[in-house]
Amino acid sequence: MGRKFVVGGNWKMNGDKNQINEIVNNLKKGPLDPNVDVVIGVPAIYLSYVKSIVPENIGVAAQNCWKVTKGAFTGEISPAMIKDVGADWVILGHSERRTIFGEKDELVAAKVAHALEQGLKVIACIGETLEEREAGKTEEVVFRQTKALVPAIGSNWDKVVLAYEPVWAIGTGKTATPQQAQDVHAALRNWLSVNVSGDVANAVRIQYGGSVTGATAKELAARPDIDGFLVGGASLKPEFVDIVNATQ
Ligand SMILES: O=C(CO)COP(=O)(O)O
Repeated sequence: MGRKFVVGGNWKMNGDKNQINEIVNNLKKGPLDPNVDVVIGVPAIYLSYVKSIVPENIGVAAQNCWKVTKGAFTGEISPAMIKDVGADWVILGHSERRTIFGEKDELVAAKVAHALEQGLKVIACIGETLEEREAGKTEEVVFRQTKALVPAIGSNWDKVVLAYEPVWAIGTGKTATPQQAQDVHAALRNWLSVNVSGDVANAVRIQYGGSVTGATAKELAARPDIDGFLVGGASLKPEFVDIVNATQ
């Protein structure tokens, strides 16, 4: 069976109630391809609000969480809380968390393990910087980041979507070419077949993220190992519908 296409919208720290109403109304109008899983990653403070207005067929994700259930961690939210307000997903290891907030592979892995244990589904992000790409280290970096996740994911690969987001393509308008993205996705799948299992390698969905737009989505989506997108800027705009529908 083929992998179901999965498109995430990562709103990052954007949106207020007015804009959220507009975005959700646009998603309701769609029409969205029913053969695609759609997940929107919203600021934590709006998780409940979004859950209250969004149709059931659209998944809702937090953009981060902490690695334990509760306690003295001022400013943090737990997977238990995310579930409690009705959201089912969390985005973890985003490059902005890694670079701006200093999250290392080990912390990302601990968060992934706890989120899965608590019953959330996880979009786990990996990707190299421009410096790393230019030094020929793309595969080394994404394999290292993925390796750290393997013990954290254990037997829960069916609850995980990998998002390959080259840092140089995020928010820069510089989308990876379909071939650049396909090459990394295929290399990741091969790494998974050797280091996890053939079944996991075949089944896991790998999203591409980094300046995806309505104009670039179709060509990327046509590549065999690109199973969806994680979209930043364009997920706030009407063209997000075109990105969801890129395989039509
Ligand atoms: O970081 C991203 C999604 O998580 C990509 O952001 P942009 O689509 O704005 O480049």
